Amino acid sequence: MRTSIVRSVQSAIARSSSSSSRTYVCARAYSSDSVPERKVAVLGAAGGIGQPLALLMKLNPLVSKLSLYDIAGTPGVAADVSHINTRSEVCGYAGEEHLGKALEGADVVIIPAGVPRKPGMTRDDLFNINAGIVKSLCTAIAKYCPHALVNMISNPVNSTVPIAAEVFKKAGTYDEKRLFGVTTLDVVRAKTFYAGKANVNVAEVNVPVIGGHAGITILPLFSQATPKANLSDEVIKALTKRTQDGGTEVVEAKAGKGSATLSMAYAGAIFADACLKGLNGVPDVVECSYVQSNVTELPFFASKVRLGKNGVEEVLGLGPLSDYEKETLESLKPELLSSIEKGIKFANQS
Ligand SMILES: NC(=O)c1ccc[n+]([C@@H]2O[C@H](COP(=O)([O-])OP(=O)(O)OC[C@H]3O[C@@H](n4cnc5c(N)ncnc54)[C@H](O)[C@@H]3O)[C@@H](O)[C@H]2O)c1
Ligand SMILES: O=C(O)C[C@H](O)C(=O)O
Repeated sequence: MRTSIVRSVQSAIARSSSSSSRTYVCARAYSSDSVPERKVAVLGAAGGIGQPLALLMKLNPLVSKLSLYDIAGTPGVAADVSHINTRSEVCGYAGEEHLGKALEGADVVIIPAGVPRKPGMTRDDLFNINAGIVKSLCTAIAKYCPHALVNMISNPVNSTVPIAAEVFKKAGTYDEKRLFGVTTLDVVRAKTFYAGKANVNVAEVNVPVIGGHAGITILPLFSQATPKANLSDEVIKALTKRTQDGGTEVVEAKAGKGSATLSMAYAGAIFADACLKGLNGVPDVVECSYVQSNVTELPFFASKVRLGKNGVEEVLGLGPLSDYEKETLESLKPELLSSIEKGIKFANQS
């Protein structure tokens, strides 16, 4: 992903002298026969995450059609990114009446639609607004692109993924292999924080993050981190806490102006790229994601997942855990279960 973005930017700069201005909502750049056609839709594309995510997906050579949907503001975002001379055709759709067109034929749908936290709030405090948004967007997905891979970013992810599953079940379109809670930002953070303490090259670091995506439900497995480093128990605990509180760190620093957007767009682009690679048959594509799972007794759980032509090819096990990780895993289960149940209840009562 990183290499392909750099290549896209380099080739875009090399070709920049021939750009022309366009004012229409859909703009075609150029086609490529070497990789399959793939449509990616971003719902909430005019928002803090949506805009940089639109940029990063426009730089992805695996995307042939980029569909940007929001309740308002998307024609401008679409016109803007459409001038970037990369492969994809870009279309901007504003307003619910255009949602069907935005979704039709999508292979991957990324959902960063919904309100972000302010200081003092938990992700669960977003439930009342975002649950309804996710429910209506998933109802449309079931109708217009029931086979798409859905990348859920909207919080609280621990509940919005079960909501999406229930909506798809009711519509008769649920396929557990195609629904993903995006927890990549937790992995991105764990890698960055670990590299800083272990004094290793961050580009080489791998750290699985399991559980869910809120506070104590986020469990980075530093005992499995590579390259190996001899970190003390205190340092591991501090790294775990910082990863769990990474979102809050950004919310507080932004002081009322929202939550992580740029790092989330990066993480979302990494995960969508992995989904596209899996769909295209690239072997051994593995990312952590919050999916339907039987790795623990909880019905949804984040762990390493192998991606393939149908979405989830295999939910991988947790591997050996340290005593600290075993204890932390047990203590996160009640909160995660209650968030899952809250989502399921919401989807079935309203
Ligand atoms: N999974 C993660 O790791 C992670 C990380 C960061 C943020 N988030 C979550 O992502 C969500 C979006 O964050 P943001 O900073 O981009 O917020 P934002 O307010 O900047 O943008 C949200 C966008 O969603 C749009 N929207 C609202 N209702 C919609 C609907 N029904 N259909 C389509 N679009 C709609 C808004 O118009 C807005 O443009 C929040 O819930 C936030 O908590 C998740
Ligand atoms: O913390 C938040 O509210 C946003 C997001 O879930 C994050 O982890 O940054």
